[in-house]
Amino acid sequence: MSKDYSIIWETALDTVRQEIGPTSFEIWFSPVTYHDFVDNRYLIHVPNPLYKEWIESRYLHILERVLSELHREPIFVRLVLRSPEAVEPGALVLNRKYTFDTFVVGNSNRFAHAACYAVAEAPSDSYNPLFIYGGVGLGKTHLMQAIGHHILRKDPSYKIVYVSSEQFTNDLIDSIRDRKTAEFRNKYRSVDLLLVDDIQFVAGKEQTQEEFFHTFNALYEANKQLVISSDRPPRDIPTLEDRLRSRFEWGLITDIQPPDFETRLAILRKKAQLENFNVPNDVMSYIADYIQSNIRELEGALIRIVAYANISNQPVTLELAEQTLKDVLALGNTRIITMQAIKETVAEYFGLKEEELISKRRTRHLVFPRQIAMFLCREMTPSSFPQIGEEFGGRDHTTALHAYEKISSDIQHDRSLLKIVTEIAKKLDPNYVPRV
Ligand SMILES: Nc1ncnc2c1ncn2[C@@H]1O[C@H](COP(=O)(O)OP(=O)(O)OP(=O)(O)O)[C@@H](O)[C@H]1O
Repeated sequence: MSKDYSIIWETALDTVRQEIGPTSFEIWFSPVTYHDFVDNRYLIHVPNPLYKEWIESRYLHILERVLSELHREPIFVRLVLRSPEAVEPGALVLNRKYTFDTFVVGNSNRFAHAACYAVAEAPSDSYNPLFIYGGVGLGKTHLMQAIGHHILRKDPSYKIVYVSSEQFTNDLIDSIRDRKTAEFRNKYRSVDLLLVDDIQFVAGKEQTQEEFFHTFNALYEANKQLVISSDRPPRDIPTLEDRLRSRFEWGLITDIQPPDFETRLAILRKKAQLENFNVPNDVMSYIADYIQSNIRELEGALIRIVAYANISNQPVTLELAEQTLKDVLALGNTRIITMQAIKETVAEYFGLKEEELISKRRTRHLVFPRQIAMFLCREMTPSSFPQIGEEFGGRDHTTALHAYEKISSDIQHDRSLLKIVTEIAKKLDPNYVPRV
């Protein structure tokens, strides 16, 4: 059996995503594609020199380490510019796999699926805006993009923009820097359908919220469709302006819950069928039982098992699956959590810069994430309050103590706070269980 290096590449990306966090990963790795494997070297296509430079300077060593671990021998990565004609600047990039056909409907996502399908059948005529929320890796992006595919199949001239709120912010900042705000507005306000992913990252970004407010109004008044996703409902997004919050609540809000066992199994079967994987039923059941709350991880586990089988020229068996997933868990357990990792994770979660988190500024949108970060430092590392205070811009230990006491006490009765803290902690340690 010849090795399928593209699968191994995807497996490695799965680990890289966990290491560098979803936001950076989406920005830097979504346009990157596997090209070839020659002499222990992966040839990888990147869209332009910026990606090449950035990935080489920051992520190459991680990629090579992860791939070498998977192959169990030294592996190298070469980034190659994709030929210019393949790049369409500003083109709509939808993942071709994210269609309604490939989406498995179960109890956990039935309503969200129906709402998205209704919007895709009759945009601007059913629910506007449509707001989808749910935990990490549960299919929000998949459903949003399925709407785009469905509409484009019927009407290829339909103007659609799909953007993460992070990209929207970056676009806005670039347009201000290059004095091209008119072009920015034209791009976002002249579409028929705007899909905005992960809107929670606009929390605390005043100018982005302001701009998005006007974009929203312009589209809504022109009867254009908006679909927005988030990891939580509008009322739980901290520092979201009320006028945006209320607009998000004008249309339909629908959630996606973690899938039950049957749905997890059906998703694995679908994935195996789409990718032509030959995986026995007992292995599928084992994975579905083992990974319960994140479909990306569920798929990642399946790919990893197939990749291991592929690399070692073995058939996919229950024994091999157990061994592979045990290795993954063991790797996760040995990761040491540092205050630095906590600061980075909290900053990313709230869409802040790390410097803002440790700055002297005391505005609410900074104080709240800062207190959570200090709380987690105490909970998840052996650091003392004086050390935590020092780490957060040389603050006094009483500030760290106060932050810890405040979050510990609020979390007892504030469920949305508990959810936020748990979500962040789980990014650092998937096995984290809150002590309440
Ligand atoms: N019901 C489903 N049927 C088939 N595949 C699914 C389903 N739900 C999710 N997936 C797959 O799981 C993976 C993660 O989904 P997706 O990226 O849409 O999650 P998300 O909710 O947007 O995550 P995030 O919060 O990280 O943005 C994708 O590969 C997607 O195709």
